[in-house]
Amino acid sequence: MIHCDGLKCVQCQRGHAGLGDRRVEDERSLIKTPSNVQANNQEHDSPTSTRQKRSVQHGSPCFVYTLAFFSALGGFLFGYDTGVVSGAMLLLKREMNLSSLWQELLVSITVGAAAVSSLAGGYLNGLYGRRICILLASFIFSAGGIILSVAPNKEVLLCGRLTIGLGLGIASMTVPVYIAEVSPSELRGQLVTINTLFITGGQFIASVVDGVFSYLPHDGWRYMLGLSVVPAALQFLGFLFLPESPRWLLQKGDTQNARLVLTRIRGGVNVDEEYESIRSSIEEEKIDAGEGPVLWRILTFAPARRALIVGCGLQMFQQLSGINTVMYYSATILQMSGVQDDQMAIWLAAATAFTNFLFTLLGVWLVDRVGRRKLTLGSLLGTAASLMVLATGFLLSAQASPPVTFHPNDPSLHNSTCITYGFCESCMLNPDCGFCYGKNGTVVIETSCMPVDAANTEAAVAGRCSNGTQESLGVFWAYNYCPTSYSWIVLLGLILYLAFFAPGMGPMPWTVNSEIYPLWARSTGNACSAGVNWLCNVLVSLTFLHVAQSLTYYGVFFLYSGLALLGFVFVLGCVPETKGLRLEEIEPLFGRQLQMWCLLWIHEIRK
Ligand SMILES: O[C@H]1[C@H](O)[C@@H](O)[C@H](O)[C@@H](O)[C@H]1O
Repeated sequence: MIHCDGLKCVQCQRGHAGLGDRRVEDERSLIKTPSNVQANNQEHDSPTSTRQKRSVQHGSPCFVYTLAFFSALGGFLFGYDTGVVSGAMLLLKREMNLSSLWQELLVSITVGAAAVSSLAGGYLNGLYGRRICILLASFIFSAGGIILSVAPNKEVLLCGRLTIGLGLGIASMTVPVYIAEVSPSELRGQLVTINTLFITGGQFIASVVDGVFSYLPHDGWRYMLGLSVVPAALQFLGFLFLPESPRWLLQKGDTQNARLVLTRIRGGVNVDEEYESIRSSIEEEKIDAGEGPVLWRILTFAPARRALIVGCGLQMFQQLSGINTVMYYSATILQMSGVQDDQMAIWLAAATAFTNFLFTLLGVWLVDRVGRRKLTLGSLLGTAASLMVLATGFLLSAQASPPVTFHPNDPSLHNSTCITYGFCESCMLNPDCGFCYGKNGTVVIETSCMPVDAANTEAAVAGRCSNGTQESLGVFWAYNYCPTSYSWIVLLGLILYLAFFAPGMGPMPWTVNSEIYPLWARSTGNACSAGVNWLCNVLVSLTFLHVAQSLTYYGVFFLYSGLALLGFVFVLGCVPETKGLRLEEIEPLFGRQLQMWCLLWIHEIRK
């Protein structure tokens, strides 16, 4: 039986010690190789026995899981608020008569605000601590949710989306840091990765909520956007009772509280060794850290600078390998593969989000078993290969793209560029046009490229498709895709992509970033790398359609594939393994030139 008395969880402790031992046995990590790290570890004990002892001492306090759960609600809100907007927009654009500029504004202002506030979050974290920042973020989320759900017009909506973005930036950089700082080293990877599991969980729940409330055409969006208040309020309430990170407390000189909190979150076991190790590394850091603003000190202190390059690089490659365009365009991709009903496409997009969630769960299971480095490398290779499958599907579809055979004689269309296109491929790449066609069995006939109705992309402005698809009349309207028989390859690429991306490249940039900086640089380092993530997110989503117009869909996905391969080379050369190490033991890994991890890896396989 599991017995928890608020401080201790007896059964968990015993069970976990055994597991920890087994995992340590399995460990063959690169971190043992560099002499400086070895020397560092040898001062106390051999790395393996230190880790063995540590896992026995730490046990697995239930309290740490509670902390991780309440913190990861921040991840849930991250996923929910970025995911819910696409479904809400379908209703909002009709309800508030939104132009495409307003639609783009409402989507991207949140991500833009998150980029700015994640940078500010670094400063606030250092000054007021992780707990206050999480409380602040959940308060902002709640306020944003309320503003959105009662918004009488688009201007207020914009304010609400901006407010949500401010909360997102702070939460996205604080939560992984907080979880990493309270977790015992052998569980850290898993617990921080749970935050990304909550992100993808939030995206999935958002798509389900979108599906459910899409049946309420007038007020559905209010529920979609407003429901985020529930997890935000829950997190706020929870954090009123949860403690500050002991590492931050120690850094601020609050030694008494730091020891108390550490004892509490370690389930009451003796924390002397861990406490001493944090304390002495803070003392050492004071010597390393130098003078001036933190960012300047990071840039001028080689190990911290290298960690920053690794952290920002990982976040950049996460976004450059196209996750958010794949997620955003999943409905289109699914429509290409033959799903023509809009409602059905919404539900299948929910299935895509669920796949992303499911494979992130695999990442949670793998991270402390195979380690961050191998997981990320394998994920990047698989991601690059599946992007090629996706691109090949689009390429074959483009080559088999049906020609335009029917030119309507409507004088009002004579100024439209849509009627100048000769093939479906070029027609669908122009966001102002759609493809109207008939069917004879499975053969596409009587095809035309028509201007789309600006208020409702499900229909053409004029002609046979002005009422959208009407299967009974044998008339079909394709917006953003072409009818093709190669779409199963695209679908296969999509599934493979999620299966490879979600366990590794999805969570690892957040996990690794939460561990690699010395304490004095942790808030600022995470703020910068989260800022890079959000900036690249805006960049990729805003440029996707334009790049697709000049490079075509397959060109774009080949490009992302190339970028994922570049990411592979970067991780190979620059990212060390941090599995099983205490946060204080990670800094020395950056004491050498970055490309050494590649050399060590080659050395390992030669052996
Ligand atoms: O780690 C997350 C996750 O992979 C999400 O699915 C994605 O939308 C985010 O941009 C990313 O940061």
